[in-house]
Amino acid sequence: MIVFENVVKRFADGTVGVNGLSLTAPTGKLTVLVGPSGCGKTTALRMINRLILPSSGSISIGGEPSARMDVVTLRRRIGYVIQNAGLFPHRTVVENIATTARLNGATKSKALATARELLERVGLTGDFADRYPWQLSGGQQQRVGVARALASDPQFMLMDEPFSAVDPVVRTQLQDEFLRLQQEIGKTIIMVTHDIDEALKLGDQVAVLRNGGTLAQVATPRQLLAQPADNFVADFVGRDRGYRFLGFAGTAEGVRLAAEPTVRLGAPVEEARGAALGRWVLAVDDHGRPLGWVDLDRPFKQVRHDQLNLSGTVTAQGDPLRAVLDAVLSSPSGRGVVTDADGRLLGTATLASVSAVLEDGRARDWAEAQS
Ligand SMILES: Nc1ncnc2c1ncn2[C@@H]1O[C@H](COP(=O)(O)OP(=O)(O)OP(=O)(O)O)[C@@H](O)[C@H]1O
Repeated sequence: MIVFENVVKRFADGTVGVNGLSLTAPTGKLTVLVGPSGCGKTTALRMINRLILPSSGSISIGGEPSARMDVVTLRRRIGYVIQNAGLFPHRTVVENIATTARLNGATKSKALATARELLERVGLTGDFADRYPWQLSGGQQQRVGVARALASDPQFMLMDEPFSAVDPVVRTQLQDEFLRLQQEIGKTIIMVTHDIDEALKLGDQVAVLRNGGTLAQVATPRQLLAQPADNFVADFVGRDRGYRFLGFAGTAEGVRLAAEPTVRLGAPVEEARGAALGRWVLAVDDHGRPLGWVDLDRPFKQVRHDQLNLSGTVTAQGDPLRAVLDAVLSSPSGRGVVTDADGRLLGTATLASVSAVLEDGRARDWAEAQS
């Protein structure tokens, strides 16, 4: 657990970076600090490992006041990941990762073995081990940065905009991989981001800071979307918070699916027409995995790959309702394709079936609020 109690940071020039921050980051959970530029997120984070000293108030780590801890010991207990990874340019990938394990007393061979293992865990193959940071893409460097922070097996991790220096596709990939990793390792993490979507996706709890370095609200992502504390939080969470809420309102599993007729590639037009419910029929491969929609209004003799409409997104059973709705909205037939974990068709969802889940949820929330 990391606890801030009434922490203030006033810089030498009088600027107040953080003002009266009280916050608890629970053990094994990921707490995200989010807020507009200059609201004090980085200052708050850097006070934890004493790169910045608080002007007043206290911070405790695992029950111990950090002010009383030896600063070297303190920093060794805390993994630190920063934007652009901050790798040592003259050390190879594996040497970079091994550094933190070495600092914590591991022998050279043990540290290198740990480093190689971590490299795999963050999704990089052994081929990368002997490269230098400049020979890696931004996303790969970020992965190495995460592996390096994990190499000393710290109880706590501080992450400052760890995924912001990469393009949106790589960023999503890194976030997904990191979420999976955190499920396994369960570290106590505080992460800083200015991106509300990232905060809502990764955080077990999200602390929203406002300019002047005060805490506006701390809540779970779901609570933040459903009950923003004030107009500042509501604005910061965004205009499309209703849509974002679908990320937390249930999964595809709760949606009633209809059986969807299918055709295989190579099927003659008569068969496709016979199977179809209307203008569109879904083509699947030999394993029952959806390939795309066939438009019966266009002339053809046999179902071919190059005539399929690929606009519909496909969602898997465990995906959030937001993904199901996207599958419905993007499908030319208006029926969203839902598969099992192996990608085989289970059935299709409609706007009505998604809406029914939301209505049920609303009724439940209302009943809970009354009781
Ligand atoms: N050394 C310093 N001296 C004076 N003011 C500082 C110093 N470091 C930061 N500040 C100010 O403190 C406030 C908080 O800065 P901080 O870097 O913590 O914000 P942030 O929320 O992390 O911003 P960003 O999202 O832009 O990185 C800002 O107004 C900043 O200008």
